[in-house]
Amino acid sequence: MKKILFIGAGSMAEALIQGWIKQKVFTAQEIYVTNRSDKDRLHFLHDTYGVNCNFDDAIYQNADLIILAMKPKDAIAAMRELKPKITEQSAILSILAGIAIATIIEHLGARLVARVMPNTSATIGMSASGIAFNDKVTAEQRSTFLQLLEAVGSVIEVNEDQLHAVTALSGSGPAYIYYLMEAFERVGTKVGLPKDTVRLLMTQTLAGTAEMLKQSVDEPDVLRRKVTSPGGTTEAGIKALEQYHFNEAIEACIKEAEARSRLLANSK
Ligand SMILES: NC(=O)C1=CN([C@@H]2O[C@H](COP(=O)(O)OP(=O)(O)OC[C@H]3O[C@@H](n4cnc5c(N)ncnc54)[C@H](O)[C@@H]3O)[C@@H](O)[C@H]2O)C=CC1
Ligand SMILES: O=C(O)[C@@H]1CCC=N1
Repeated sequence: MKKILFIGAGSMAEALIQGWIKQKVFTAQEIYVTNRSDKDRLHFLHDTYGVNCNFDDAIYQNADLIILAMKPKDAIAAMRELKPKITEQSAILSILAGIAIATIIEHLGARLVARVMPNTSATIGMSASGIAFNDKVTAEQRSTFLQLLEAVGSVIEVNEDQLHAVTALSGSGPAYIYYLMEAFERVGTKVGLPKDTVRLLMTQTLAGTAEMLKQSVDEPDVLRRKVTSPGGTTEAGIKALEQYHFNEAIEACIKEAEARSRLLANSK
């Protein structure tokens, strides 16, 4: 029987809880969840998934894994509260954007820390996660952490500094794609299709395009040219994207997000 303790009960905690239960990595009885004060949220998680939200402090010492899942701005206060309850041997998995392993060790005294940047698609086993470890994590522990993340999608090991870029790309990435879908649906209805038809067409287009990129040996620009007939519709569409500075917008988006991750790291 394992004990997995979440500190923080928000969207990302819920995504991992759902993913791990669905993939049978942990049973609901093995998962313990706490947050700062929102008891309704804990009741919801208990009622929906069956996880433990009412437990005594012994769990903090006995937990096999403690997951830091609060907002970065709340991390220092949360770690101060947590420190007296855990041991130096506690294994910590942090999903916090921009909070360095060194900061976690400084405030928690824990030695064994993995930092992961998952995304909300962990809910359906489709997260794209980046992970970094501190040097106290053994090869065996690394492979356990990697298996946990592989159970809810794909995971790639990076050095800690690269986690800022991972956060800006795949951590925030689902939001960019949802934003894009909002725009497709808004405009799709303006050009004459019902919203649910646009949703069907464009979710399949996104899925098909992602699968083509995975399976094809061609680079994206080669695949793009295969869609773009001279004088055709795609060419007209891409020209409009260029006129509206699509590349600059994407560059600003990723750079701003990456810079924010660094800012969060430096403000601690
Ligand atoms: N939402 C996302 O797509 C992703 C979020 N993350 C990271 O996951 C973390 C959580 O994000 P969300 O789930 O979106 O946030 P959220 O705002 O939905 O949830 C945060 C939770 O932390 C709890 N909390 C705050 N202070 C606390 C304290 N002192 N002790 C215990 N619990 C405390 C809150 O009560 C709440 O349950 C953030 O650090 C974020 O950077 C990482 C990858 C993706
Ligand atoms: O917006 C955020 O700060 C978090 C990190 C990646 C996704 N959500």
